[in-house]
Amino acid sequence: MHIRFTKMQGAGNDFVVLDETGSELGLQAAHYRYLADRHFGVGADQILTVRKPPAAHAGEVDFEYIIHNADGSEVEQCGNGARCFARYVYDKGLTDQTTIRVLTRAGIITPRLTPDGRVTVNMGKPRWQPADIPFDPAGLESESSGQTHRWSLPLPATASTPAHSVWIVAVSMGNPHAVQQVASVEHAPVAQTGALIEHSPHFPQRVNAGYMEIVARDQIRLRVYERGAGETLACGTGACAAVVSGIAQGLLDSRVNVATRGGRLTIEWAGGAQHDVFMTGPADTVFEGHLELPDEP
Ligand SMILES: N[C@H](CCC[C@H](N)C(=O)O)C(=O)O
Repeated sequence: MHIRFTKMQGAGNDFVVLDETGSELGLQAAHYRYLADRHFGVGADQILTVRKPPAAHAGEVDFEYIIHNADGSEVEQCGNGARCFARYVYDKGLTDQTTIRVLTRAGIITPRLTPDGRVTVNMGKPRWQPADIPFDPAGLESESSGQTHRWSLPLPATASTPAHSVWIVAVSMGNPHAVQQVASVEHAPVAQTGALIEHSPHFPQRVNAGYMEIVARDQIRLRVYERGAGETLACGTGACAAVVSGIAQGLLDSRVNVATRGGRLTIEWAGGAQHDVFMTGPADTVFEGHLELPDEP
């Protein structure tokens, strides 16, 4: 099958964007893995698919936004991808609006192209209830921390690390996140523990593992080992999850600059159950391409 695609990146988190507003390609997980493969395919952390709204949401939203990780798994939300999605539909003339309503598996988000060339996205509200994450805290030691809890998450022994526990905050931005505070992101054991956290049995749908260094009340450094993709240069929902967990613990102010390995994001949240989280950052097109997609990759 011959397909066209657009390669994009937001703070170094990179994407293959597919336009299915005309007709659906009918791709399977193996096709998404092929497209994401950095040796045999195009290479990306996630594959983003643009669709017209389903009939049930006609008039309510402008587009539907489907997200697949590099491992082929479909997921609920992708923040950096949401900025690139908004950039894509505007630049391709699929809309003349600079603020759009986008349906995702996690609900409706609202990206807005800003005059400085960045994109601000209303990412909705954080979800803290374990069932909404989903997270199973059964048997875990916990301690209250400000307005939230930290949980002592056990990690198994590996060849390079003994069995130990890490204190995490569990929160959903539509997708699940386990955020821990570290003294230094540069020296954080992302390679050693990221996959152990991702596959913890306490997260039945796996989880994104965030490592947050608090520099000041309005500044953090962040690394994320992403579910289904491994460590990425930036994670938009991970930045939201880290900042709201810091705010809920009383450690951060309501507007935080997040330094990731791939670029800078700004996250704003006024706190409490009634306020949405806003993420601002870059969204850039790298190249356009086309390829013959194997039927059985
Ligand atoms: N790996 C994530 C999806 C992509 C999130 C990330 N790229 C972002 O910018 O939010 C998950 O499985 O929940």
